[in-house]
Amino acid sequence: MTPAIREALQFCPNLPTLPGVAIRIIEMGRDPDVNIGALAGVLSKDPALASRLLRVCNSPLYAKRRSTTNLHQAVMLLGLNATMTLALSFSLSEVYRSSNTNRAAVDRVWRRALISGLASRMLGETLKQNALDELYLAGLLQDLGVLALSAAVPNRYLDLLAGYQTHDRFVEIERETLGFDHGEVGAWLMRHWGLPERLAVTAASVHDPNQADILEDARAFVYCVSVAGHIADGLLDEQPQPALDAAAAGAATLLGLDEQILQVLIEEVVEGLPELGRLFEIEIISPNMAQGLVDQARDILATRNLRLIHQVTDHHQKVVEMEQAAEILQKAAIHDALTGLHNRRHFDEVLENEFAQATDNGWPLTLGFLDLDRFKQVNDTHGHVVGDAVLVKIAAVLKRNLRERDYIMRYGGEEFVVLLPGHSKKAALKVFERLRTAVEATRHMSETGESFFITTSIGLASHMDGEHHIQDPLQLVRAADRALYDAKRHGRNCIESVLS
Ligand SMILES: Nc1nc2c(ncn2[C@@H]2O[C@H](COP(=O)(O)OP(=O)(O)OP(=O)(O)O)[C@@H](O)[C@H]2O)c(=O)[nH]1
Repeated sequence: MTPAIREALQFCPNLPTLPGVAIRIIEMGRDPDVNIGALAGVLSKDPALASRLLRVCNSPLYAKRRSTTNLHQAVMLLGLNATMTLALSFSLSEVYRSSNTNRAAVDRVWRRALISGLASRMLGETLKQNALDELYLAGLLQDLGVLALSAAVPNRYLDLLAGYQTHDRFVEIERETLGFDHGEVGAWLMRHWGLPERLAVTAASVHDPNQADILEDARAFVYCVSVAGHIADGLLDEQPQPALDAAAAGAATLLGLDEQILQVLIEEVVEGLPELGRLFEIEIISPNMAQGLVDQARDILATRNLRLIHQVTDHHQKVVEMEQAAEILQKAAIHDALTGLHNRRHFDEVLENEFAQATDNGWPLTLGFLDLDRFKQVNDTHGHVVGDAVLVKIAAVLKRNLRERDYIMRYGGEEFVVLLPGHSKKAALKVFERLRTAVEATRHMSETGESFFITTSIGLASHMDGEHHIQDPLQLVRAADRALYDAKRHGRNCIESVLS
């Protein structure tokens, strides 16, 4: 919260206030020795509140065989906690009622609060939590900050409130515009009123229950209220799907409850709303719409799994496509597009690896460069397209004349490189001679149908050549390159080798 807003809250003359009797009740709540008689005494000071409490006791929620006619009996029947919670919630309804800001929006927030309170309590019951009355109150209070902000900064806040469509979007807008949301302000007001700290912490963290720094034992409490808020939105929003999705996701990840349990719970919440509405004298949801909302929620939750499966399948499909694209790119990165042979980049890696193995194991290794002779003439005479076709054909011929574990790569232009692991220079010479004659014997065709031939010069170098040992891959490359130069110098279409 910004200092300016804090100041506006502190000095706001219209800040929502609790009736005196509610303040007394809060004080009594802090007293471990509070007794029924004393509480009944305080409640009797507010006749409207007292009569509402009696109505609760005689409502189907609590009614026993005998009707309850006096406050003492009512407090006995409800228990201390429930009495205090109900008394506070009735006081709170007065706070909402007396708010003289945007009525429609405040009504919406109050209806959300009532549904959240009921749903929080029911979630707590499902999860066998013990502080059910407090959970109900926490649900009811979670949007109290809206009232406080409407009173403290009406000019700025009422414009925001006028645009209220869904709760989650509203929280986002608050954060974008004010830099904080009403949860924080609600927590401030609860502390100001002296309400139990757990209620304030819940309001402050309910919008981001995952990220909030909540003590371990308060987590389930906050999570129930957060999921309850989404349930309330699922029943109030015109487009309920996002809220119900959020409710289902929260129920599953935060509370470990599946869609079926959530659906039953929503039905129970909707069943309990008319009674709750009577107690608070407000129509929370129109009875005509109630069944439709339950059916809608059932459809959304039932198809949620299907939607999730589709999403996962789509996601999986995308991952597969990305992997395929990455594979294609990786292949392209080490292959020559024209001939399909590996390229120089791959050669560098292979040479490094084979050289290390040959050195470590004392194996022979021979490398040869093959450079087509007077290839420029081919291009000049027959054009580039025919030149390309020659390169493709020669690549295939070279490959065909080598073993599976020999390497052949296009080094660049009209130059190929062959690496023969396990071949001494003597053995390699035979292989290169075979390659040379195969190239020489290959017939090529011009675009006009004339056939022509091409030859290759070859320079080779061996890793161990008699007494001479080459120290690193680069030296081997340089030695083969020098040999190739010699072959060109000695008239082409021949093989030369050099000692290192
Ligand atoms: N068609 C085609 N030509 C290429 C390709 N890459 C390189 N060349 C050509 O290959 C020719 C190489 O010419 P030079 O380096 O002068 O060598 P050369 O004509 O083969 O003569 P020597 O090597 O001395 O026998 C150039 O004309 C390049 O344009 C290619 O991918 N396709």
